[in-house]
Amino acid sequence: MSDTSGPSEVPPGVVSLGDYERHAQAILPADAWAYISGAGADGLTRRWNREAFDGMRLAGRVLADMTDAGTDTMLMGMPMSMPVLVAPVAHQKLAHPGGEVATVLGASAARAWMCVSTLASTTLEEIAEASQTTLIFQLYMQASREVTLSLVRRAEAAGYSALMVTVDAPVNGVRNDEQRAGFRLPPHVAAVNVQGFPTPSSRAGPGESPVFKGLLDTAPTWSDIEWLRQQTTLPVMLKGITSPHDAERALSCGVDAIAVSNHGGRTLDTLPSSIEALLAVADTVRGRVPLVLDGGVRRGTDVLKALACGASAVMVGAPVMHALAVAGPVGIVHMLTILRAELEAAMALTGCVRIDAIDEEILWPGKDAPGLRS
Ligand SMILES: Cc1cc2nc3c(=O)[nH]c(=O)nc-3n(C[C@H](O)[C@H](O)[C@H](O)COP(=O)(O)O)c2cc1C
Ligand SMILES: CCCCCCC(=O)C(=O)O
Repeated sequence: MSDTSGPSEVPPGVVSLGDYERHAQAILPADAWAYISGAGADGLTRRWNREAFDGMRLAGRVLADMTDAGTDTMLMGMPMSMPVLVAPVAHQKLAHPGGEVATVLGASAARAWMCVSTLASTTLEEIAEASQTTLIFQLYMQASREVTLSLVRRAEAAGYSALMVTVDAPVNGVRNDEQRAGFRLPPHVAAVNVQGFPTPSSRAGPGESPVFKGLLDTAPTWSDIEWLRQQTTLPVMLKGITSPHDAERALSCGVDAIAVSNHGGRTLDTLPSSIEALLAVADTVRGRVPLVLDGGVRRGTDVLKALACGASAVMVGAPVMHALAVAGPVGIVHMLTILRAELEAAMALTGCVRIDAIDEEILWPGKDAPGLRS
């Protein structure tokens, strides 16, 4: 059951993802806001994510025959009603007492897939029970393979359709916003799926690096990805790839999809924008596996631009927390419905009848658009 005690109505005037963000900032405690909105260090990558989308122009096309138009598509062999997924987002009870169950109810009503974080504040089984949509389990690999495998087996048993292994955060980003706000998880929010699991700790002596002496001791490496691929028949997607070299390596491990992601600018600041990284990775991957993009997607036109640059689908992260904070499950379904409606309008106005008809021809003047560093 979803906790129904939090906000559950869309306030008047909320008609875009930006509106949700502004309302969420006004109602959330300052320290929770610092965690949810906090970028790495100076927030440059997060800003570039938006600037890159904003700098790309679309080539409008008129009078196209839109008979049988639709946003339905496929990802990893599975049908989806639109190419927009709920990204894995930790600690959702920070935003709303219903947490991940509220999100999955909203995602199900909007017919959108949802990725469930290893660091969810609800058990992965409870989320699956409330779900009527396709679920992907986001895996942070744990200190031992045995413990990692226990999470994989739970996800399989609960009916998750794929694994998404996040590989870009073996250590936390430099989260200055969180540090300034003194953010700590409140007692009612816990990462219940990994409670009691061993975590890496520093064994650094005076003047030694805690990162290199302890915190990275059990961090996953490519051999762990090769190992994981052998352990499950579920499709495996790697999340957090921005380098074409890493994309090639991921392919050699047999992954089924790649999420091109800079973690919304929350890990290594000054990584390239998500769309720049996508262009580089797509050039290397050349369609051998589907690419999913996240980082800065806030409009249907952003979805269209990402698809034109080689993505098969996109994910939204922070907007999930914004919508959840403002209106719980109703906010989630509304936020996803806004994106769907905006995507439909953008497809209609660029003459794209189906998702697979979206290509770089809809970009003006081609994909070397202003806003993308060459
Ligand atoms: C509050 C918050 C928590 C997040 N937690 C996770 C997580 O547990 N696992 C993960 O792989 N990514 C996590 N992310 C990153 C998102 O999955 C996604 O990569 C990012 O938010 C996309 O950028 P956007 O927020 O601009 O849409 C988190 C993002 C936010 C905002
Ligand atoms: C050591 C990495 C912790 C990441 C915590 C959750 C997450 O991905 C995020 O906040 O972003």
